Amino acid sequence: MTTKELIIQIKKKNSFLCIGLDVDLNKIPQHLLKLEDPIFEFNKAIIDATHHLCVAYKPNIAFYEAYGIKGWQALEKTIKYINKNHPEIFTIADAKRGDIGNTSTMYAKAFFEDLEFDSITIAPYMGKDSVEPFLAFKNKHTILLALTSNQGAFDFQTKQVEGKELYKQVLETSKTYTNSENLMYVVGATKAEYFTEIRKIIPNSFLLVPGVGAQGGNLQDVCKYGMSENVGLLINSSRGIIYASNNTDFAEAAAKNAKDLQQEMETILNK
Ligand SMILES: O=C(O)c1cc(=O)[nH]c(=O)n1[C@@H]1O[C@H](COP(=O)(O)O)[C@@H](O)[C@H]1O
Repeated sequence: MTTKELIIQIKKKNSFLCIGLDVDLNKIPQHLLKLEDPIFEFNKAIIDATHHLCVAYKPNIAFYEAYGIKGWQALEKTIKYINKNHPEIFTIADAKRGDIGNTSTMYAKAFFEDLEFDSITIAPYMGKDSVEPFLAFKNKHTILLALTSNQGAFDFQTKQVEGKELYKQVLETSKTYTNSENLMYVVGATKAEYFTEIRKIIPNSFLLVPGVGAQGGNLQDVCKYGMSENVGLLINSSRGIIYASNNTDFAEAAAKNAKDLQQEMETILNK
């Protein structure tokens, strides 16, 4: 999917919501555990109930890898289900990969070609030759970790390197990479006060913003400081939406929480 197509969807749906499909078998409704593929059935119900309210889905790969081959099969079924039934939805493989060049190429093939995700999250720590193999794929997006939502972000990301915080070095250096137009960045919703500075370096790039809901980030603050001319934000909520209820009404409850966020977004967009 192109960035232009993503922007069209945001305007059409009045939403820049990304729903995180972080499926934990200990948290999903117990009646699903009797089914052959509880992870996929849970995702399918959530997708059926929420696809009109969001523009992106983000399965975090750890939640699938944790269940071995069955988890990977559920991931494959989930992405195929989205691509077949809702091809207008932007998909993010939250895999946080990145390695020496030839290994990165294989990661890129796994997520862009085999699974057909639109994008993948990547750690920038190994630098240019670990990121560029992902950028080489046309109409696919590489979402680089810039300033993450967790407390550990302060261990390295905000430390000064040659007179500048490391996350700013990541933003600036990555702009020089070949095919850098395929870059997006992760900035945590819990770091709203940093968005003004970030927008000075990357005024138009899309930002994936996790951390609203369960981690306490504030949607209004993120939008106030982080929104660009073309919106430029994908706000993710995982647990705050998909675990709204662990009863038989779980999909409706998820849709209600997704709608609350979507309506807040609609108000902001129409201001
Ligand atoms: O790359 C991410 O999506 C990510 C980056 C970050 O800085 N913080 C962060 O929470 N995430 C992911 O975003 C999701 C947040 O989930 P909730 O806190 O349940 O909404 C999880 O899948 C995290 O792994």
